[in-house]
Amino acid sequence: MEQRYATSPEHVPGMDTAELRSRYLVQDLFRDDAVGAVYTHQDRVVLLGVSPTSKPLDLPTFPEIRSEYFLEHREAGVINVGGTGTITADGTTYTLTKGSCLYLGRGVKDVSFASDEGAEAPAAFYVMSAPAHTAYPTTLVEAGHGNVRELGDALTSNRRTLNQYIHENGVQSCQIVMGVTTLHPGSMWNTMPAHTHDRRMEAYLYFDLPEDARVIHLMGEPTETRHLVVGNREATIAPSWSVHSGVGTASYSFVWGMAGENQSFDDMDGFAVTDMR
Ligand SMILES: O=C[C@H](O)[C@@H](O)CC(=O)C(=O)O
Ligand SMILES: [Zn+2]
Repeated sequence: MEQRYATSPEHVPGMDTAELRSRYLVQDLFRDDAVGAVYTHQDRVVLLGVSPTSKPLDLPTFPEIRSEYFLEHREAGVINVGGTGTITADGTTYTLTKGSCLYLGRGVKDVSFASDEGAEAPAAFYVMSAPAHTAYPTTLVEAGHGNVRELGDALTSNRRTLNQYIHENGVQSCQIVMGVTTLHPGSMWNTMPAHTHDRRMEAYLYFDLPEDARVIHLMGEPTETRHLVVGNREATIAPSWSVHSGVGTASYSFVWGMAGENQSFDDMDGFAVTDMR
């Protein structure tokens, strides 16, 4: 599993494009018939991409987490960003259409992932995992359910629908707060005005972005921003001190996921666009 150690905001001004990308952009999570894995030491979150095409794939454990099985000391939120697929967790099978979410509680031993239609329409399971102190029930949320918030305005190109799946008033977890945001056609901006939350890190996985389109994702302290040029099914890692906001050259969706000190979605420190640099 790739290891990425935590960084401090004062490192950012000295980084060139390649270093920014190697630390904060995750490009190769999804490869056919493989499990891609990155251990970010930002709040000890592990990001996985599981792409079963010709055969089911088991959730492996990794030497870096010194656990008999992956969820021995962890929990995970999973969102399918591909064709319909199934997850079997200790004998129970859950069907995930595109955009659906499965919470896997601490202590679930055997997890396997499969695509309903194989290589024709492969599923692509994005997994965000964090350390967990207790076991909450494994729970499925169908795409479009959970708590739905309508945000932004077509006039400011940021009209979007936000679905909260794992959160304070929804599916319970130890740390993870997770959901999906979808831009309406013609709207391109997410999370503008931008914010930080020093209590939690946040990762975005962009999906349903056309192959020849890109998202210009802003990161860094609000008064010292940098950008990452992000393609389809690539993830960005925002440490607690970093803004995380993007504009696409086409409409897109993204999975957002957080872990850290609290689970309070609205505990954000907002910044006026005019104060950003
Ligand atoms: O802390 C919350 C996260 O940044 C996202 O949920 C924001 C988001 O999806 C959006 O504004 O579109
Ligand atoms: Zn945020």
